[in-house]
Amino acid sequence: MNFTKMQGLGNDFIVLFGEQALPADAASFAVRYCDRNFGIGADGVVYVLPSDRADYMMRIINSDGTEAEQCGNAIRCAAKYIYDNGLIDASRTDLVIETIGAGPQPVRLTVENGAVSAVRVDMGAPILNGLAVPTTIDAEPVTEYPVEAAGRQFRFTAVSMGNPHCVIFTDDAVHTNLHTYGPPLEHHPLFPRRINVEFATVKRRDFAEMRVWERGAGPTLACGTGACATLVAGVLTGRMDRRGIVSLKGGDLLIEWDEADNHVYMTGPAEVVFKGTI
Ligand SMILES: N[C@@H](CCC[C@H](N)C(=O)O)C(=O)O
Repeated sequence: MNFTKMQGLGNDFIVLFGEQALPADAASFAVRYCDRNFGIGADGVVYVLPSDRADYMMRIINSDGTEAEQCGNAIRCAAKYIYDNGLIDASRTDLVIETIGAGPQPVRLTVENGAVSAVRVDMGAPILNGLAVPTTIDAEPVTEYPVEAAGRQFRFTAVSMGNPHCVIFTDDAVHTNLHTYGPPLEHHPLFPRRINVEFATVKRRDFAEMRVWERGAGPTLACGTGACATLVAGVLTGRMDRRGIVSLKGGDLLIEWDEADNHVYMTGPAEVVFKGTI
């Protein structure tokens, strides 16, 4: 089976194409091959599959074997994979990729000298209803809600971008001990389907630093949906403007929350790391 190892800001994936590549036990496959010592090494496995509602469908299995509804960095990688492998006409720079959690999502490629240099994704409207995120909180939106983890009190804003996020604003996000606070928050009873956890520090109204503990993958270098959730939470809590950079350990994403259509737009890179056969 041929695979392509790809990354978006260091959030890395094993990308596989076609229904024949989807194993009966996709969970075990992800656990085995995402392992960084005994496998290929990745934060998740991405399947690019046929769709009857879009050009292609993308499914993402986290490195712990659980399936996520959506993945911002993976959808950019899937778009580049589709373009690079001639799976759409070479003249096209607009395509639509379906995800389980957010439905069909329009994607625009920037192509320079025949190579994809940036990918802009319409990530859809954020879900702000607490029960729909899901959390156990019957409110909309859920902002600055208290939660305790590892003996420390935090306040979070809940946002779903198809997958669930809790965004915590702190003074020093880049030095947060993710291994201490990430697991108890990911598994907190407030979050019935577990949750992705973002710690963010707003430096300016158009710039925030963010570090992430991902549901099913632990600390990753970047999270596209988490960056979208961070900007949305920044706007909801009066900290940020609707257009800004979310700076992650692996690099920067431009995030825009359009007032007119209520959609969140994410722009960033996608790269091939290497190709192989297993
Ligand atoms: N890294 C991703 C999100 C991947 C899925 C996530 N771990 C979840 O379980 O929801 C991104 O770039 O959005």
